[in-house]
Amino acid sequence: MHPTLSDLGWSQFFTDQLDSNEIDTLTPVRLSGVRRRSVVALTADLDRKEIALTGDHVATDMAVGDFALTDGERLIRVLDRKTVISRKAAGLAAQAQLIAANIDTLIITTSCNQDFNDARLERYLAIAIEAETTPVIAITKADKPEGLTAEAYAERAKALYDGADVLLINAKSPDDIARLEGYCGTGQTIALVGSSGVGKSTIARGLTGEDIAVGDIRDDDAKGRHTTTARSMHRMHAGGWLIDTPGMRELALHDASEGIATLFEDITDLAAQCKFSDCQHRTEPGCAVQRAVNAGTLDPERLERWRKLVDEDTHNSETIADARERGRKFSKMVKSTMKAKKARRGE
Ligand SMILES: Nc1nc2c(ncn2[C@@H]2O[C@H](COP(=O)(O)OP(=O)(O)OP(=O)(O)O)[C@@H](O)[C@H]2O)c(=O)[nH]1
Ligand SMILES: [Zn+2]
Repeated sequence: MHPTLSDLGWSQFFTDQLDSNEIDTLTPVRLSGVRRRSVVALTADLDRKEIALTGDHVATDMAVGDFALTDGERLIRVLDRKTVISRKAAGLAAQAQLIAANIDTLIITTSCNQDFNDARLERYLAIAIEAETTPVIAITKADKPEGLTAEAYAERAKALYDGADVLLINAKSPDDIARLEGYCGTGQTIALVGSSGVGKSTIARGLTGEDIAVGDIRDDDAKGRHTTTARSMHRMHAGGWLIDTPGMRELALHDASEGIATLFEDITDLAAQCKFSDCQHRTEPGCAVQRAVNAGTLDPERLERWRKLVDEDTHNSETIADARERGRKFSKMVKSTMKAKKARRGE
């Protein structure tokens, strides 16, 4: 069958953004790589084509997975995203860095061993919810659980968030990989996150038939930002796409306050009932959160994990806001210095 746009993950959501002129004259593509001055675009024929960035287009505004329109030579515009995952960029000029766009399902991967960690899973869940992707928790090494039974790990994962499917798998078993394929069909885009060694590459190999070695595609530019080369989108046997970029593996939490509020809806609701609106939920009178802890209906460890996540998010988000403010002040200072110079020269 001849490939069509839906093979790329295109849907009505994107068609709705085009006017009739654009439909007649431009071609939709999907970005499979973002370099400093060009992008690699996947066409509906599943060819990869490099397109130079011109005019106002800058690589930092684009992400792997984006849909864009081209006139064959140039990139005309990037379409609105269904979902986007971003992170705080490394370095002094903290800015949100786009990691990947239009991911439908984020497969949060952990194992039936000491890698399993409630706080880490909650961090990824908050990121997924914030990005508006659907989280799925895949717990690998179900064939050789350590410490607890595989089912006990699954129960712990289910208790974290009822909006996430939980799957126990042996990543090396084709039958178990097949159970993930429901998320991987034509029109679907997924990504895998999780610590080193949990089986992401093994799952990716099972879903695509390819060996995906992210280490090889790292391509840092002089400022320490990474750009990704062409091969960041991989076609899966089931028809969908797997996005894998270096940034995906180093996700940090930022600006995920809504994701955190949704994930910890019980605490968010309780906090709204506290006597003081700025209640820190420690020793204040009339604290509904502490009341729930004392009544045994809120796990104090869960409350502690929530605090840490909120702190991490606040810290990272502030760093970005501070950097923006510094940038603004600096350009204001430059402008007023220039003005003063001109005035002195009598211009
Ligand atoms: N028995 C068993 N072994 C597994 C399973 N999943 C992964 N492994 C093994 O665990 C090791 C690490 O798996 P990888 O797929 O390389 O892990 P990764 O998450 O890609 O690790 P990084 O590339 O470091 O991010 C490999 O030897 C796999 O064969 C599983 O479900 N069962
Ligand atoms: Zn309180």
